[in-house]
Amino acid sequence: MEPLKHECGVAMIRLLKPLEYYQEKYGTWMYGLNKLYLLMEKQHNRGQEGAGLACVKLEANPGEEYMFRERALGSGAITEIFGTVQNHFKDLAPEQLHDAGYAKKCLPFAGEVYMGHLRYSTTGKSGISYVHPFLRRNNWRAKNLALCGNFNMTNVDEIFARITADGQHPRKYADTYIMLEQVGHRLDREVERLYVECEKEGLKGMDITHAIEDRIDLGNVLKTSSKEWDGGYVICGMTGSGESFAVRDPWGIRPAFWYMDDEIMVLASERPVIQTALNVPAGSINELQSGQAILMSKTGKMRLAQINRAKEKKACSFERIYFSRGSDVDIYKERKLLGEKLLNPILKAIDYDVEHTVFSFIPNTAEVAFYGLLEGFDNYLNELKVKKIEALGHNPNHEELEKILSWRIRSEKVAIKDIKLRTFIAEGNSRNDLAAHVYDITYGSLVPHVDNLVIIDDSIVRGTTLRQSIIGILDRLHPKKIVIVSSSPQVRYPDYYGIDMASMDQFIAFKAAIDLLKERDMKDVIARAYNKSKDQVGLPKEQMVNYVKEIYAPFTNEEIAAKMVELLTPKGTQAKVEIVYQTLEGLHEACPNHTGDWYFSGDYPTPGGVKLVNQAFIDYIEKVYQF
Ligand SMILES: O=P(O)(O)OC[C@H]1O[C@H](OP(=O)(O)OP(=O)(O)O)[C@H](O)[C@@H]1O
Repeated sequence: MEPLKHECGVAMIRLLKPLEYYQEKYGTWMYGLNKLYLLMEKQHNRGQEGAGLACVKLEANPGEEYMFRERALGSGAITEIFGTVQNHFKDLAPEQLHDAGYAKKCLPFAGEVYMGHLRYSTTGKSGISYVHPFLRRNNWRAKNLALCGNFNMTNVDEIFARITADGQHPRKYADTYIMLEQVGHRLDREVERLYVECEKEGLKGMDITHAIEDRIDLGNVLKTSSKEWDGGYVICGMTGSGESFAVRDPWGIRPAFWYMDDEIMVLASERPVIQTALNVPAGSINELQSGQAILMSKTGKMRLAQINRAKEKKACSFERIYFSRGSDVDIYKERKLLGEKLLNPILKAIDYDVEHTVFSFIPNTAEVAFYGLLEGFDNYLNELKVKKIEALGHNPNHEELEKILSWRIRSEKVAIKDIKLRTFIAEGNSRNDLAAHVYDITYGSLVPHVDNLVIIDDSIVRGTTLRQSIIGILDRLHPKKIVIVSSSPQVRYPDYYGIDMASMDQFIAFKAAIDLLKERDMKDVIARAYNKSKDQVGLPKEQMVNYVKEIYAPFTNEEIAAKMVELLTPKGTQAKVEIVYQTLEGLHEACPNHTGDWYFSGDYPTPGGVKLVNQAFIDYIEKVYQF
């Protein structure tokens, strides 16, 4: 199966008052739609290759549409879907447009329940049919389901095998479809169970429909459908009768935050997005907890339910380092601290010659870590200044003081990113080309052949950014030495929980370790790791071990980093190049509440991750390495 990649963002809205209320208070019944637009635009960082939205209108009469959806592909997808929705309203007379009653009765997308999704599809070939939300339609209103999610399941094969053994026939072999079918199947059963119950009570016709909708318990539906899911997920859904939900994985891998007052319930992947869109403080926003669901009934009653028992929390630290916007109050502090913690290894790399060193960052995400790094160096310099003053042995005169105090850390805007897009997750070949042309430099920002250049990035994954662009272009400034600093540790293992980093053999750290093993006549380490991996195929995934760790085990971080420099430095580069990395301990100290670090440590939070890395390593050996 072509695995689908979901580096995504979600947004949900439940309006708790009639549309007239918003028309009167905010001048538009499109209040919910507009807020959804804001929530999605502000999470643009999470997905630029597709977007979709869905809406449910409460209390529609039979024969009237009540579930609407719009989807589009491409970096302009958000504008496109909202443009298409607005097109429905463009020919209306002003009095119709401002008539909430008319909108509710006659206009599409004039509803109370909304959800939106942003997607990074890694290959254009997956097409519009893979853009969320997904719909499952039915003649029974309560059986209609719209689903979208920020997720990746590691055990689709097992689930597929199980549900087909039960007699189901999914239309596609893809995790999104399977989840839609699983939740949909349980929803059908829930509705059918209630139907029997209502019939027994003597209800008939539409009374049955209404009674079912009043009693439906999505908590039940989620409990039964999600119990075998192994992966990272925040799945959002809504039914044709107006119930809605969002459920988070038991390890708390993927993030979700929610806010509610008497007008609105909002859920999004990132907290500051809600803060800005609704102008509410961080303290009023709640995190959806591990294994928890927020459930909104048809009448707008909210309930939190523990769907799956919370496991050891392994919230994704890469969200903090790179994926989320840095405007969250906690993420901002964490990124700064990541930068600050790199003071000592950087000092070592520049041989303590702060005076002849220019500091900068690779835009955009690394900017915040750069501020932290500068703070660290400012503090370091202050200590030196105090020592210098004390060493004078007398009360310093004005000139002496001025000379000492004028010593500053030299920070410059050296690298410029010409294109706003995040290249990180762009598809293979186009990414190489994009990375090659996306950066530029500021000429004259350092003294040629005299100054060192320290430049921080948030992560080095494949090394494309460095090899294709950064190192070569920085060398044109003729720095004495280029010190690349990574605010995160070495990325050594694939993700599998919703962030598509790359396949194993694309990781520059992995390539470096393999090269070192070959060079040092240690190929037996590779053979042993392969044999052990191969031997455990077929074992229950809970018993599997990540033997890829053995590939890295013989080497220090520094040895691997030095090999990476060799692999990434273009021929003809004149400056000496060094890469300095964050340690795992440094990461944990900076992001203490987000301990999920499998891409750095190889410690996968779920058995499914271990099974997948095992297979990825076997595939690498058999298809790429070939003994
Ligand atoms: O080693 P690589 O495989 O090249 O990947 C790592 C690079 O990708 C990201 O940049 P991106 O352009 O995605 O985003 P940004 O502008 O948000 O930093 C990240 O900040 C690194 O620069």
